[in-house]
Amino acid sequence: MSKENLSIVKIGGNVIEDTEALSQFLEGFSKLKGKKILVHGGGKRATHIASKLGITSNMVNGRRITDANTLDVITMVYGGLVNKNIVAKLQGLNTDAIGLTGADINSIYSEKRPVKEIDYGFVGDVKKVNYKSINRLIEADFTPVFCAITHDKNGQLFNTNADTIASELAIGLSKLYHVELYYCFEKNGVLMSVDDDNSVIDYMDTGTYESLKHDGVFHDGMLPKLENSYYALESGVSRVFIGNPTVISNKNQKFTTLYL
Ligand SMILES: Nc1ncnc2c1ncn2[C@@H]1O[C@H](COP(=O)(O)OP(=O)(O)O)[C@@H](O)[C@H]1O
Ligand SMILES: CC(=O)N[C@@H](CCC(=O)OP(=O)(O)O)C(=O)O
Repeated sequence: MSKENLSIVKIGGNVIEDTEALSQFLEGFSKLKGKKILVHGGGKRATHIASKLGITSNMVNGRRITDANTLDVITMVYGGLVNKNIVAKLQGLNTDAIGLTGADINSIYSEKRPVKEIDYGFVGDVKKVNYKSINRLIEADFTPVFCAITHDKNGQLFNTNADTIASELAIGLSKLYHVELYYCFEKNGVLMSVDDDNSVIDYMDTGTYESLKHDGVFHDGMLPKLENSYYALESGVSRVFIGNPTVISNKNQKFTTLYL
């Protein structure tokens, strides 16, 4: 029997900061047919609020060094401010959203990132996605909205990159569904030249990815996004798309499709 479709959509921090773009995105998301999950970041907002509180943000390889004070900030910002505003907006669009951290219904279990050259503090690497429990919400016609927080089932919350949350959810749920994973951010897709929004790479297989990576075409946050994407494709996710927030509702435009 063929599997039902499930769309998992991740929205990044730059879009969350742009009220107009966020509203447009949420409208498109609420109209998206079929079963779906939203994952949101919010790194920019966390950095802004941390700085107001006199807490300096320190990112290494695209990941936030998360000490105890920073963990408090990200819990308030991701799990509270950003998540609940998105859920409320979706409710206003008649989408029955339920906001979750990875601790809720024990949905995403993680372990502290091992200390090698760098100690990331309270940053968790995902070890298990409880896809059966998440599916109970989906089956009940709720739309889960995940923030970038996981837990160790021992009372400890962890900060986990939102792109990783999206790919791990996609991998877990691909056991039950035909999963399409969308990474939505402020650009039109993966670009040949990061300053030229018209230079979208339409299709990218693993070979092209490796050679462009070698040529230095990808920087900063794009590197973990692509690593997560190919890992998801290798682990059973059907398709990965990277594009601007309208990619979920309008396929007559530029965006990037990744494949193995
Ligand atoms: N080749 C590339 N194409 C598109 N964006 C790129 C590329 N290389 C680097 N980037 C950068 O990656 C960023 C996206 O990563 P990130 O900031 O983590 O996204 P998100 O908003 O989803 O969290 C873009 O804002 C862009 O500046
Ligand atoms: C460990 C780690 O780096 N976590 C990220 C989680 C938020 C995130 O990924 O937000 P964007 O998608 O908006 O970048 C952070 O705190 O910045």
